[in-house]
Amino acid sequence: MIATENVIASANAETPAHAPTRSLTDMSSMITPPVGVALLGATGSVGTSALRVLERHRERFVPVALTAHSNQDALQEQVAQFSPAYVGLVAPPTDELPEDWGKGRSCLVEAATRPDVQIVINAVVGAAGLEATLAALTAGKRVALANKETLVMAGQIVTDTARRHGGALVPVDSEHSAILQCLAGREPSDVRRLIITASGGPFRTWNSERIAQATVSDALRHPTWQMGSKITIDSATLANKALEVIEAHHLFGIPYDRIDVVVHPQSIVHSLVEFVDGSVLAQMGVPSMELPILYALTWPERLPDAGVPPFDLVGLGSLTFEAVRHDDFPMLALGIAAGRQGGAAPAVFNAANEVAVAHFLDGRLPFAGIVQCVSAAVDALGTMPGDTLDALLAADAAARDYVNAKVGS
Ligand SMILES: NC(=O)C1=CN([C@@H]2O[C@H](COP(=O)(O)OP(=O)(O)OC[C@H]3O[C@@H](n4cnc5c(N)ncnc54)[C@H](OP(=O)(O)O)[C@@H]3O)[C@@H](O)[C@H]2O)C=CC1
Ligand SMILES: CC(=O)[C@@H](O)[C@H](O)COP(=O)(O)O
Ligand SMILES: [Mn+2]
Repeated sequence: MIATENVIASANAETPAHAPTRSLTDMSSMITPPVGVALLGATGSVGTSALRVLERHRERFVPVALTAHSNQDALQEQVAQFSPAYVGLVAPPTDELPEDWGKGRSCLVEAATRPDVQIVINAVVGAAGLEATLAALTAGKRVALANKETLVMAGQIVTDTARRHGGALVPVDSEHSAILQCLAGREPSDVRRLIITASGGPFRTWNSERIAQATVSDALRHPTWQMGSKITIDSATLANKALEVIEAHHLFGIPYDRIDVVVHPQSIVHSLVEFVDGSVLAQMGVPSMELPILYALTWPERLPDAGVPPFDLVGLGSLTFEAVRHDDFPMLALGIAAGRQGGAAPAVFNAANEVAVAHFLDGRLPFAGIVQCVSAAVDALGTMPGDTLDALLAADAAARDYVNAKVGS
């Protein structure tokens, strides 16, 4: 089972996983403008990019719900600009919260399941986004998913939920948006493999001794993308690419042995699909998240948009490709192995990585300590049960405790 099947919601609960599912056109035709959008993680990197897209297409999309974690000032500014019907802050920094704002973890689900919301953009970072993804899909919404951790942690449960309840899962992650665009209209039997591109991160040309000494500011210097700190560190370790291979496996139903990663330092080719006849389609564009965000909102249609700089191949000069240096970036193989192992292993990989990255950012762990912690956690806990949501949440919690204990906090 390959291609776009898991991206599309099935029409009813009886539809088997491998059967043709409701078409994208059917899904989009159910969504007539103006479309109510809930934006979870509105104050982050993807969140603010999404608001720029929504602002440019005000006649078509209305941000009816905005949430953030604790950045009350930034959220307040967004509220003043967009006047959403619902505002939620997970962890208010003070008691001086406007009375009508939602607060606590439940505000993500409240925002995502409102009757006036048709599309939920999940731009929360980390496993904290999972509950709202599941709630939105259960309520039959389209989820424009940036929060890849959702699929790494519980990919089978998330895609089953989309299929069972008629919700739709559309990737925002640039590589997966590229694959979706390359696959469009192709039969699953036409596809040989997916090729996911990686920038290589800030340490692409560093040797292993130098990488081991990398500072936080070194690791936050991403060569091509402006992103939140967690994903920027994931790009430096290549954990991000492991998360993306697992994400692609679940979104497109492609076996791991038919998903490859290639380093492409310019981040212009966002990913490729090789077909059975040897022909390869690539999707290209300037490195701006506004492109995949808009596509996830309009899919399978395209809207005219002039929001990003023009694409100038001659100006770009050359596009280059390299093999991954697996010995110097062991996180990629570790994460893919956890994905292949299945069960709780990917959830353990994800949670251990989240906690290890937070310790690195806080100066409590050296850069090389991130992969050491994650590897030890997967060895210790990867065989925990992972067949239910409760089991996966238990594995996630155990991995967090394990890494915290190891780092000594
Ligand atoms: N940035 C990018 O270009 C890309 C990001 N992604 C993925 O998108 C997601 C978001 O990334 P990015 O925008 O960079 O991250 P940021 O750190 O910039 O933003 C995260 C957002 O989520 C909120 N948030 C943080 N923790 C919680 C929590 N526990 N509960 C609820 N909300 C929370 C933050 O609120 P507050 O501001 O109040 O802390 C903020 O609005 C990640 O999964 C990332 O992997 C995927 C592709 C590209
Ligand atoms: C923009 C986006 O989708 C990120 O996931 C990006 O791909 C990160 O860059 P790396 O290729 O360095 O991980
Ligand atoms: Mn990506």
